[in-house]
Amino acid sequence: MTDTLPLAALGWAPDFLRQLTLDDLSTLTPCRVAAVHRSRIEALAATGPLSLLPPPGLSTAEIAVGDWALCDGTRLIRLLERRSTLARRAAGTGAERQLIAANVDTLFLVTSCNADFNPARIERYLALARSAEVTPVIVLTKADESPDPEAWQARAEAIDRRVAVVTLDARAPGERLADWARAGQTVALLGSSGVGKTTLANALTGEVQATAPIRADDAKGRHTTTGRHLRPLSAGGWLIDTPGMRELRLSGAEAGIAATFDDLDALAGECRFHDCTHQTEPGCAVQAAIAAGAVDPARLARWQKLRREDRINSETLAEAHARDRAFGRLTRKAGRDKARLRGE
Ligand SMILES: Nc1nc2c(ncn2[C@@H]2O[C@H](COP(=O)(O)OP(=O)(O)OP(=O)(O)O)[C@@H](O)[C@H]2O)c(=O)[nH]1
Ligand SMILES: [Zn+2]
Repeated sequence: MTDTLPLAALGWAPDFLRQLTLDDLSTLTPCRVAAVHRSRIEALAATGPLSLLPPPGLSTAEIAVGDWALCDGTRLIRLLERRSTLARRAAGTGAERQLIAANVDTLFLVTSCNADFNPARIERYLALARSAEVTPVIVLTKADESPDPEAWQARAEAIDRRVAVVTLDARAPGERLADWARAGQTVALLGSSGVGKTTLANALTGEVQATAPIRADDAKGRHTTTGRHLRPLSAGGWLIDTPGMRELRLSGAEAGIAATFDDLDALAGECRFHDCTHQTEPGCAVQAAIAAGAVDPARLARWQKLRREDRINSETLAEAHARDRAFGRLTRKAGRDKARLRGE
């Protein structure tokens, strides 16, 4: 294929190629979703930007920025299986989840060398990234404003020795994040308000993303052909910049939490009771480790809080689902009643 290079630069990987049949290859074109609108999808193909119709029978709510798909030039035909999915519970809609981004390789967990730094929050982000199957990297901004950025770096490293920590001035990241931002790589930013996500995104893309009021102006068509949410990085990769990243909550993240607290998870496996709550039970391996000074009790508390949060969010999700089904039955019945009244 002559377009192998540009596709690879878009993030195309063997995982996606493997999903194609020979027939697909001869008739359809791989493309990457750059923006999702109600009835139209912006995508990037080896040949350039495309504006596509959604596939028959698939709501655009099922399509995420970053998705790989096959298209026939005018219509998106089929989505390819994702390597990673960032989603959130859609509040109040009853819908199971709202897609935020697909096929993100690295999630920059952004916090600052100041009071925003909070181990519980970072652990939540780590669990979230892992449950989404995205590699986490902790980015500490505002190093230039801190008298001792190394101390913040050390605190972040102590949270999880397996995770890379980069301390920087978000306005001038230089090459510090380049390893994760190269051609073929896709990144996204997660962090609370004011930590420097916009600043960092602008520095990494070399473009100034207008702030909200000006973005509304963009909707009139100034940037209609370039995907608004899949932004090219100066280092060759892509940044997925979608609304909703700030409010990501844990739900269905049990595996991600277990991976982030794998030390406690392993200890819990040695407790005498398999449903041990690690409070006052006899034979509790976690409490024994705390007594021996090997485990910080605050970390146990954070682990339990996250598990509770995840459980509650996941439960509510199931409840919302049940309510939806009940509502579906009601509306179908109302439809039948109306039809009967009309004598149909
Ligand atoms: N000195 C310094 N200022 C920074 C740094 N990062 C961000 N800022 C400043 O902090 C303020 C907030 O940065 P933003 O990039 O808007 O933060 P954000 O995370 O995008 O915030 P939201 O859009 O509310 O989510 C701005 O005034 C930035 O210029 C940094 O590393 N050093
Ligand atoms: Zn226990």
